[in-house]
This record gives sequence, structure tokens and C-alpha cells, in this order.
Amino acid sequence: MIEVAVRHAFDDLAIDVEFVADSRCVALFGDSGAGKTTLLNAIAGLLSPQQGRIVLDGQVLFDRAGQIDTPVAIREVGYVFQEARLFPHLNVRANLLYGARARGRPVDRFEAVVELLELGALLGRRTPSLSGGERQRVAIGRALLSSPRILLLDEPLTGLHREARVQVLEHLRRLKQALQIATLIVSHQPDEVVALADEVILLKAGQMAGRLDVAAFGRSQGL
Ligand SMILES: Nc1ncnc2c1ncn2[C@@H]1O[C@H](COP(=O)(O)OP(=O)(O)OP(=O)(O)O)[C@@H](O)[C@H]1O
Repeated sequence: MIEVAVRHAFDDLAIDVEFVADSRCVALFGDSGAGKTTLLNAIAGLLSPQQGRIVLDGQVLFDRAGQIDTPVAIREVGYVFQEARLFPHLNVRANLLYGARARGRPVDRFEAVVELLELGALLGRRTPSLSGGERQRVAIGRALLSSPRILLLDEPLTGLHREARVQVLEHLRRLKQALQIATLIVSHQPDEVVALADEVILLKAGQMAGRLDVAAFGRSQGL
């Protein structure tokens, strides 16, 4: 379960969002500039909100009033960005193992994740030679193998061409079925949200504009 209360004023946008979620996959849905990435950054520890509190499975990650700001490296959060951000000097295997090794963790589920993401044939490849979809699958695998308690996906399909987008979406669906991992996904594509999420939080101009189960969300989008 994640409890999020974030209040943060930028020059041209004030974010004020509060929710508690315990669905397996929650989508943050809203227009560009609504504050979706800012919320993920606050959960990951990349942004310290001016006010707020973030609690993951009972552990306080951030509490402005209580002066708690857990460092990024020990938050146990896996983050997949819009662009894969792989290490170009490492091959796919080393990229996949990077997060777990950096945290001094044993790597569990390596074979399962490699199989689910169909990365077996790519393990020895240098990452600059990969396609966009392959790169994003490696980024997802790397985040999962760091044994996160929550996976944050920030528009993971946005930079991909149509065919790769369909494939990676299918991989994400498989992962969701096979692994029990809480996920927050940012998207402004309704079909992605319907394919992956259980619940949808609507954001508009830094505020929560609603909250729907995924069936109601799909109907609201004509899907
Ligand atoms: N580092 C920053 N400095 C100043 N303003 C910022 C900063 N980060 C975000 N903002 C403000 O917050 C707004 C929301 O940004 P955010 O990236 O959270 O939106 P988003 O909903 O993820 O948008 P998109 O769908 O385009 O990625 C920005 O338009 C900007 O006004």
C-alpha cells in the first residue's frame, strides 16, 4: 500500500495531491503538465516536496514535518523512465544486474524476468545496438531485478514506434500477471491504462480530478 501526500509549488504550477492506493497497478492519467512525473519523482526520492508525507507498505519514505527523507538508494523503488537510460558501456546482462549489485542484493528471479521479457538472446549485446523496444525491455528488467517494493513506470511506451509499443505493452501485461509487484504507471494513452491498470487517478493542473476503477475509466474514454 502506498500513501502519498505531496504539496509542492513550482513557479508556474502548484501540486497538491493526496491519495492512498493498494491496487496492484494504479495509473496516473492526465494531460501534459498535470504533475504526473513530479509525483513519481517525489515517491522515488528525486524531489523533496515542500510539504507532504509518503509511506510505502508502512515505511515512511518522506515526512516533511518529521524531517524524514529516505535516500533514493534505499527506498526500494524501481523507476523506468520514458527513455531507457541504459549504461552504454555495459552489455544487457550487466545492465540487468546493475541495480541489484549496486544495492548489494542477491539477484533473485533473473531467469524468470529474462524469460518474461524475452531477453535471453540479447544478454551479451551492447546496449547502443538495441532497438527502442529492446532497450525499454532491458530498462524494465533492470528495475525489476533490483527487487523493488514498487515499480514506477513513467510513460514507458511513449518513445516507441507502433509495433514496439504493442510488444512492450504485452510484456508489461505478462509481468503483471506473473509477478506480484505494486506498480504506478504514468500515461496519457487510454488504451495503455486499460490494458495495465486496476485503478486510475486523474490529475489535472496539479490536482486530483477524480479516481475511477479501470472499467469505469475505459467507458469514460469510449473503450
Ligand atoms: N524542475 C522543475 N522546475 C520548475 N517547474 C517544474 C519542474 N518540474 C516540473 N515543473 C512544473 O510542473 C509541471 C508539471 O510537470 P510534470 O513533469 O510533473 O508533468 P507531467 O504531468 O508528467 O507532464 P508530461 O505528461 O508532459 O510528462 C511542469 O509543466 C512545470 O510547470
